[in-house]
Amino acid sequence: MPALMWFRNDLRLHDNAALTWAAKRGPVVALLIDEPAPSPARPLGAAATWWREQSIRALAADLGRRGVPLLRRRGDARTVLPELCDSLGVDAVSWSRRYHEPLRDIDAEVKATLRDRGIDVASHPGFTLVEPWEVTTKAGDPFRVFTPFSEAARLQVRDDAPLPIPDLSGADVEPDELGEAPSPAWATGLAEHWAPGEAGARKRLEEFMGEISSYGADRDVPAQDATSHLSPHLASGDISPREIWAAAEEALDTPGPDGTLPPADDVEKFRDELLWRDFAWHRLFYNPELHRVNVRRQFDHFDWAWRDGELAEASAGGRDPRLPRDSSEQWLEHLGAWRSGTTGISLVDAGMRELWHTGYMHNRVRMVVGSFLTKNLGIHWRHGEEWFWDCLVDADPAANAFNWQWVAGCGDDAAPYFRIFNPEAQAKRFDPHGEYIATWVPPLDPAMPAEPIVDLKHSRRAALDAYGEVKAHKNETPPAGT
Ligand SMILES: Cc1cc2nc3c(=O)[nH]c(=O)nc-3n(C[C@H](O)[C@H](O)[C@H](O)COP(=O)(O)OP(=O)(O)OC[C@H]3O[C@@H](n4cnc5c(N)ncnc54)[C@H](O)[C@@H]3O)c2cc1C
Repeated sequence: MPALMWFRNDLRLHDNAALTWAAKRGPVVALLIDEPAPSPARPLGAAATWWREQSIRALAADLGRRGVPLLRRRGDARTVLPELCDSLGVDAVSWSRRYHEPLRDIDAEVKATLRDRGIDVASHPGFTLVEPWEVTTKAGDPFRVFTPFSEAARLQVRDDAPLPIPDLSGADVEPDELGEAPSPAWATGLAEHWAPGEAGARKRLEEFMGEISSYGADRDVPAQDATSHLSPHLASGDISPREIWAAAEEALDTPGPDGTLPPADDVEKFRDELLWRDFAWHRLFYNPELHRVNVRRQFDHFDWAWRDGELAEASAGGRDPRLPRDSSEQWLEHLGAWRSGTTGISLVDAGMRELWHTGYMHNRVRMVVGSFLTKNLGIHWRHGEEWFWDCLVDADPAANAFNWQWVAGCGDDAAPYFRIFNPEAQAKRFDPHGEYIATWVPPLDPAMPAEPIVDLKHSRRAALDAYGEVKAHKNETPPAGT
């Protein structure tokens, strides 16, 4: 009897425990479901959808070469799966676990329904290094601070070798025609910069491991290509984090192009970043509303400029069009200038243009544009989070929300609110020769305003004054599970 492998955020054949399990059960049918997103989960943003569609085609081709048919269905998994299992006569179903609360509930319901019908169902880890509930404080509570989390998590990352591609045989079922991946006009820059899919991820990993020795020194310099650029591959599951972790271990014993071994500190720094991803998922697991609720509730009293549904109004709910807005409300004009990279502050504009063009922004610059939006412009972090959600190829429900709250000062283990990045000082320090800025902002760009839209000094002062009022609410109750 055929076994059904339900692919979700694990669009790969290597190190996929769910697929390996299904392959042992019999001829495999692969399945994708385009599900409605139950709140508080959201539909993927535009750039991440572009990525996913490409990855799906790469997966379909890899499966097709091994004779495994891929089916694609639309609807609620709670109805789609039992019906499909009936019609195909499936007796085993497998998937990799997901950790956002509404999706977990759906998976639990599907599992119960299928088991009631006598079907063997198995779910597997694979999206994080350690599962969110596996790491706890000595008292058995979740962590709220990164360093102790990472120390505990490191000890729990499994060190057995990542799984190879299993021996696959396909069930005798006609695959669905997927057609060309939709590629909207704005995706040209994305296509120039990225190779979504498992093969692209593995190539990127190999290249990066050859250069890992410059990670520690150069990872904060946006003009250097010193970071892995693996984030969008991780978000769609083109590669498993454990595979990356294991490759880093191997790199410790592999001489680089100059014949020397990479310094252990660089490798461990890189692994720390992978653990930040796990930490964000740990926090989202216990706080499913992370993208809309301030973790530190005292910030509910902060007078950030905010309008519910603004992105939907401004851009028909999606990435197009990204235009500055004429508005009677100044903050909306500022928000438009921020999105379109026309604030007159070079590093901010360069970052926002990199994002628009490539679907990616260097981490250092993400922090700078986030601080500028939430502090200098006084605009709610949720407007920034929404824009990133739509524009980033690596948009991730945990990492995006977690980091926006971190930048805004209201999150777990966050940068203190009063740490306001000065974009000019940051540019001097991390882009001293202006190479990054010059890549994205031409010197006499007619789109640039004659003057920056805000004065950095005055807006900083105003932000600090506003914060003074929030401090009075320090002892408010945090949300459940935190
Ligand atoms: C405001 C803001 C929003 C962000 N939104 C996202 C997002 O939606 N998706 C996303 O993957 N990352 C997000 N990040 C984190 C970080 O910027 C990216 O993970 C990183 O830039 C990806 O580039 P890289 O793969 O070359 O990273 P590397 O430096 O090579 O790091 C390796 C991996 O570690 C993980 N990682 C690194 N930094 C972080 C971090 N701060 N938090 C969580 N994981 C991290 C990523 O998976 C990354 O691929 C955000 C950061 C900020 C400040």
